[in-house]
Amino acid sequence: MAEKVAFVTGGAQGIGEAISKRLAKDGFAVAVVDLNVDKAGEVAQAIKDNGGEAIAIKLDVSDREAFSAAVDEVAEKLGSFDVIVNNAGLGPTTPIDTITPELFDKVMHINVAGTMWGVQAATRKFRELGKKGKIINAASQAGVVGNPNLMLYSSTKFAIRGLTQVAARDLAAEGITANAYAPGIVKTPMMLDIAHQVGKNAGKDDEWGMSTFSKDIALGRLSEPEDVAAAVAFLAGPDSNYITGQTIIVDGGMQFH
Ligand SMILES: NC(=O)C1=CN([C@@H]2O[C@H](COP(=O)(O)OP(=O)(O)OC[C@H]3O[C@@H](n4cnc5c(N)ncnc54)[C@H](O)[C@@H]3O)[C@@H](O)[C@H]2O)C=CC1
Ligand SMILES: CC(=O)C(C)=O
Repeated sequence: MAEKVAFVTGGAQGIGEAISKRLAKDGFAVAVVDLNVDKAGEVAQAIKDNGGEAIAIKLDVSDREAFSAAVDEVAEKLGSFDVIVNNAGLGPTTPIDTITPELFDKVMHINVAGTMWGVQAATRKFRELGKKGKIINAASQAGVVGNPNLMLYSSTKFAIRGLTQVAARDLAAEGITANAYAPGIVKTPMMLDIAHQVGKNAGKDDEWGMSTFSKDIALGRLSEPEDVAAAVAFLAGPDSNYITGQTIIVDGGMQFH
């Protein structure tokens, strides 16, 4: 059995898939956790085919009780619990007048509550096992600077940076760290959908929609999911032991702080 276990939500595709595969390569046994358990199973199988250890778990991160049970199941099946990556999220395109109470509740529940339940469940498990665990949450460049057309999404990502800072303060005395990663514009199904919606709303095509986000990337290219996974691997590993409460921006130089 691998010595360390990582629990990655939204692990079935996009950034979460790249994180799952990277952490497995770095020696973690990985729980690939997603609503879409079939796709999560394919990612887990690909990890195993490469000599790694992985299981797939079905979870809706907005369900607090189910989240807690999933953490117990993973610790039981993989024999430890060391790192949680709260990566799952929704990214709806929402010009101001399109936000309804129902959409607000849905996105807040998945992005913000789904991250908070992950922090709670992981903290409980770290305490039970006496672990100096690592909590790693998905923010976004859109959670550092408000992005046009993304009022609801940006709000959830600002909230995630805030709750990460509080977790870092609350858990530091126990040696548990909490950090966030803020990807820029990453080639995943979420970002392709946002580019499509923004283009469509402006009467333009997907490429135009993407260009509204990508024009300020200093490094001159969109991000691959693996660029983000590399930063998460650093946060999951021992080289980041003295870092807590931070948001690491992985955006190819869209913003400078
Ligand atoms: N793609 C991008 O450019 C950026 C993405 N991010 C963030 O990175 C994270 C991953 O994004 P992508 O890979 O692009 O997204 P994606 O939409 O391609 O994949 C998200 C995954 O999360 C799963 N998921 C959605 N709701 C869930 C729920 N309630 N419970 C469990 N799993 C659920 C989906 O099934 C899917 O497998 C998200 O938090 C996103 O907000 C942040 C900045 C930029
Ligand atoms: C989807 C996202 O997080 C963006 C555009 O930053």
